[in-house]
Amino acid sequence: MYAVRYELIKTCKQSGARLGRLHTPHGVIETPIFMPVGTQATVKAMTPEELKEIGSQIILSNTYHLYMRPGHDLVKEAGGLHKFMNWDKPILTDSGGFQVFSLGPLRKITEEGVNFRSHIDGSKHFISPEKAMEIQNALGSDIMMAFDECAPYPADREYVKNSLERTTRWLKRCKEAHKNTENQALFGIIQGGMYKDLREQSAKEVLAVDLPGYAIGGLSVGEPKKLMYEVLEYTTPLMPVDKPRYLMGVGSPDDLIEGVIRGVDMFDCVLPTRIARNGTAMTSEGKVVVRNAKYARDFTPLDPECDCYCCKNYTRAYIRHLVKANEILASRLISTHNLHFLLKLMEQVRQAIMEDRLLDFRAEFFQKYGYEL
Ligand SMILES: CCNc1nc2cc3[nH]c(NC)nc3cc2c(=O)[nH]1
Repeated sequence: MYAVRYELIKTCKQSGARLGRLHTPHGVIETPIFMPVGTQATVKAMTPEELKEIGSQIILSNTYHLYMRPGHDLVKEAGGLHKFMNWDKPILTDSGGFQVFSLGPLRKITEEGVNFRSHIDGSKHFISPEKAMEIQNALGSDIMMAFDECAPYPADREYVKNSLERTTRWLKRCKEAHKNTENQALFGIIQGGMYKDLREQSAKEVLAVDLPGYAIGGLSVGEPKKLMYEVLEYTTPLMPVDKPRYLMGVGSPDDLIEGVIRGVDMFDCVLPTRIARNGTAMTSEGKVVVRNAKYARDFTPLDPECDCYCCKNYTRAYIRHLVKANEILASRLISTHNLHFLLKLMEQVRQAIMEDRLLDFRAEFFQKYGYEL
């Protein structure tokens, strides 16, 4: 009945973390999963073949950006986003909500939707729940996100309450406007800021709208990590066990592990590719800022324990040279490594859940990576 169906395989005895499978029109996804972000129909500096090579199962693309350029009608004419970008595995598109809200003073929110000016040429635009559905239906993504408002942090109770109630009204309009329900799954988004009772209210209202999956929004917006973990602690238990839970915008190694322990199944984050473009690598011994002079004559790989294409063939000295010379290959090699690192981490997390030892895995990983528990 839904385009996307979640299968709960196992719950970790140590932590309550879940092992699952997400069946989509473009293939099955093993969860917990990290989704590389391909904002403008490309995961920056990576080809689809390279993404598959490192184990990417699903990627994310941004509705706001593709609506602005090249236009969702052009992508539709190309046969949809999968064809346009030559990616035949699952795609999740966001709804533009978060992007237009981060345009700050350039936007005006009304019950109808959001008026904003283009970040490209300043032209005036308007996105509503209906428009966000039209765009995502044109893109043809397997998973479409509802048009919501991500409340800023900090925000007072009154604002957060009004905002979550509008997000619920917008969700109903999204579901109403959603075409092609047999091939594209709509996920709802729970808001409520950092207020326990408002999270409960938003969860109740959003989960009352029957959908194949749900996201936890309004987090990773500048709040302290501990606060994010606390909100997760009391929000995921409100969510159905037989549907996927997607924590938006989260992706550092510790946040991924802590999120899985608190029952999250899906994550996305620009971090691995963004920090790669400014010369920082995630390695099993913590971050390596390869542009640093101390690596000038370091002829060892970025990460001695990594088996990715970058770590098998290049040294820190060479990659540092590429970064200093502003060579495109620097971004390509470090992005390859960082994405592989996170995808490998999620594979190890899935294995640890299978063996009921995720808390032990967290202790080992944190100790090596240099995190304090
Ligand atoms: C689908 C668009 N809606 C939507 N996207 C989001 C994207 C985020 N990205 C981050 N940190 C990087 N927090 C987020 C929250 C939301 C959120 O509450 N809503």
